[in-house]
Amino acid sequence: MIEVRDLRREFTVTTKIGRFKRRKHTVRAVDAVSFDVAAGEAVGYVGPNGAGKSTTIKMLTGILVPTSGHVRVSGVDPSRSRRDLARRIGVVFGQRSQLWWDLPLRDSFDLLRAIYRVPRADHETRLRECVDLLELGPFLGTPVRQLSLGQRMRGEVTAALLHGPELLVLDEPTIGLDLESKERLREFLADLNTQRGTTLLLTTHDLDDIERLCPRLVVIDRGTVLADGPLDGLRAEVAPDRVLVVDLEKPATGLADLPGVTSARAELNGLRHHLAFRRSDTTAAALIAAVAARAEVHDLVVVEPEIDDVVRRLYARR
Ligand SMILES: Nc1ncnc2c1ncn2[C@@H]1O[C@H](COP(=O)(O)OP(=O)(O)OP(=O)(O)O)[C@@H](O)[C@H]1O
Repeated sequence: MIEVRDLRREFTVTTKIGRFKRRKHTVRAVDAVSFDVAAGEAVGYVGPNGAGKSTTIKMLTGILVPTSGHVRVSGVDPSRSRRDLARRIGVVFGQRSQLWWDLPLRDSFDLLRAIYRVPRADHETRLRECVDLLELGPFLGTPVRQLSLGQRMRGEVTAALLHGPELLVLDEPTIGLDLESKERLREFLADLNTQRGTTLLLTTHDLDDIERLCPRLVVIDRGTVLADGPLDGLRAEVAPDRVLVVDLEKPATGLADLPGVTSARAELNGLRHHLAFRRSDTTAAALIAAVAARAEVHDLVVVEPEIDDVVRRLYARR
């Protein structure tokens, strides 16, 4: 669905030096990036500020022409076949709107139907579905400028899907949304991917979006790909420690010596123990059994490394 090989994009920027002098230099925003996205995948494209995410997305959607390299999206070269591409993919930019600001939401959808020449019956079916699932009914008659951010984002996603794209590219789709709106949108996008098979590529700084939506992560920093793989694989690679948190009936000591424990911390006067262990050294079951042989266990939970921690460690690898 997406094929990116050795993709580069440079910008020439002018900086002021002294009162009158200016110097030109080249910023390499995207530098030899390669990755593929297969049909039906949901991939998170993440990186710190200025990493090159938006520049990549702009090249994938035909807004920017690459300096060099190869890009094919949905079978076409984006910058050469922008119109053709627009019929095949949907794009949502969290910070920009594709809706008509002064028109009621419904009129924007009608205009998009005309622009993409979508058969009326298909349009009606898709619109009805989005309106139901995203609960847009009460706002269809409201001018876009009067919608809340959450309502507008649901409108943006609907607008991007009305022509039935096989790929949806989202740049920061949940930015600025409250928790409930984020969750509603994530649920909708997850169903779109798993039930309908729509391919998703999304950039986000909210790693809960990734946790919820994207089994695979491409991590970029300073224009180059730092890591690409399943979230679970990256977690095991860079943050291999899991933590068993046990609450005991009576205080105990010495649990740090149990086989497989890499570090330990006790609190509540020895009633609660945090025991870090490595998947490759022991299993949660074996460690729990070892704890239970030493003390009476009241409650327990196994904590996986947070996705934020995984990504922070990936950035730190540089
Ligand atoms: N039009 C432009 N002219 C000059 N430099 C640019 C331009 N667009 C992007 N850049 C530079 O390219 C680099 C990558 O920017 P980009 O917007 O792709 O990053 P990003 O990963 O999307 O960041 P953020 O998370 O902050 O949105 C940055 O150093 C940025 O300043």
